[in-house]
Amino acid sequence: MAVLGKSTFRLRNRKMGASVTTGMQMMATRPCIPACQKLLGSRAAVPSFVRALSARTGFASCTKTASAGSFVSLNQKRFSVRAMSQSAAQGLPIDLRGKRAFIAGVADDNGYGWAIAQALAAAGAEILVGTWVPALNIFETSLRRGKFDESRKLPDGSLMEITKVYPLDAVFDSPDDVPDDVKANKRYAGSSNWTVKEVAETVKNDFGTIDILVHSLANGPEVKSPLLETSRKGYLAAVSASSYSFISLLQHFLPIMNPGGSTISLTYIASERTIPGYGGGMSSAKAALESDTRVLAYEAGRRGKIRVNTISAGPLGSRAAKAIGFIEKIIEYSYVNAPLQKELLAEEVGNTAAFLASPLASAITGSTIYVDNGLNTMGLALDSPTLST
Ligand SMILES: NC(=O)c1ccc[n+]([C@@H]2O[C@H](COP(=O)([O-])OP(=O)(O)OC[C@H]3O[C@@H](n4cnc5c(N)ncnc54)[C@H](O)[C@@H]3O)[C@@H](O)[C@H]2O)c1
Repeated sequence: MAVLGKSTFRLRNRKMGASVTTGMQMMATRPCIPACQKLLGSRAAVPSFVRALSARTGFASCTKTASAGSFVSLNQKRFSVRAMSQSAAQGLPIDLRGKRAFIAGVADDNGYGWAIAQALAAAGAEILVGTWVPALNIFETSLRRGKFDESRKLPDGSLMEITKVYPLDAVFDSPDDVPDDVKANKRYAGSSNWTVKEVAETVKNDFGTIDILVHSLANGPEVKSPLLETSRKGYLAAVSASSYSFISLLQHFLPIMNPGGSTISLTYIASERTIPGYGGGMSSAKAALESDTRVLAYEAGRRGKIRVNTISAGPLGSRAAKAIGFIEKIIEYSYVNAPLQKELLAEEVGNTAAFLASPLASAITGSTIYVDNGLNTMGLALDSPTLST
């Protein structure tokens, strides 16, 4: 019997009793076949000791890659892959293997949606994205042509796989809501089934269920207008695209979310502090989103054991943020005035989302989590000229 090292997982087949775990050590009874090592070892998510196990056990073929909770077939025998105790070498892992995420609001590699997709993928989740219909063509073409390959790189060197890209327009709940001018618009004509209801149905038909729902989208056509000069139409459009869209997504995806699932949206401090320039009802939309997070946490928690949280993210020079017009100044302001004087990386928001989606956050719901270098805690702008006089 060979000792394979400290373990967090084990391969187990009761009938054969081919491997056992004792305390923190993995023991195996068979010699090694490299075919298994090659297949299992090629998966980023497969922990190193499973690779070690595959290297040392005597199974001739693998028909499935391994993740916790899944099965592998070795030499035509079926083994479950079990999560065991934490290994000292791995620390406390964010483990999303076997989970499936739908991320609404990814249309390039600059925004928070992409960073969240990457973090979830790095933790082992399967990634589906919903892309705004007018941006779909350019996103899919860029993806296909390898334009995002550099940003697809995961910490282990492999590339993030997006299993499927769904066209989505989150301001329409069902086909009956779509006005004729949108139906006739050539940017929409090439796509189908992109209302929220249809997307949820298509995901159900394709995959059955999901575990993680991310809302990383916003739109306010009058964002550059002060609230006092915002039209009713502009205000309602901001709330429709940026807040109600989350309610609609949760309403339609909840029935296909596995119990214990997690949903995350993105909000901004303008919901609770005045940020002049973040207009058009966008501040109101974010306030609604945060309030809805609490109410939906209760409703979805009771109904489907689903957690609902929102991340209040600091400024990032995404495509949407650039449309506001002064994002570089806001980033600079944050750098100068936040408790942590460092660039805020999209990756830091992605990592928080991965934690919130994981079982490690199993008691966190209804919360607004700040990922902003601490800027929200400040009551004084240190770079104010007033302070230097
Ligand atoms: N960038 C920031 O400084 C910042 C700060 C805090 C919060 N946020 C929030 O983060 C989220 C993601 O924004 P981002 O800044 O990463 O920019 P982004 O441009 O990467 O993401 C916005 C996405 O929304 C999509 N979208 C717009 N209307 C849509 C619709 N009707 N249906 C479906 N998709 C639609 C766009 O195509 C785009 O992909 C937003 O909720 C935003 O308010 C951003």
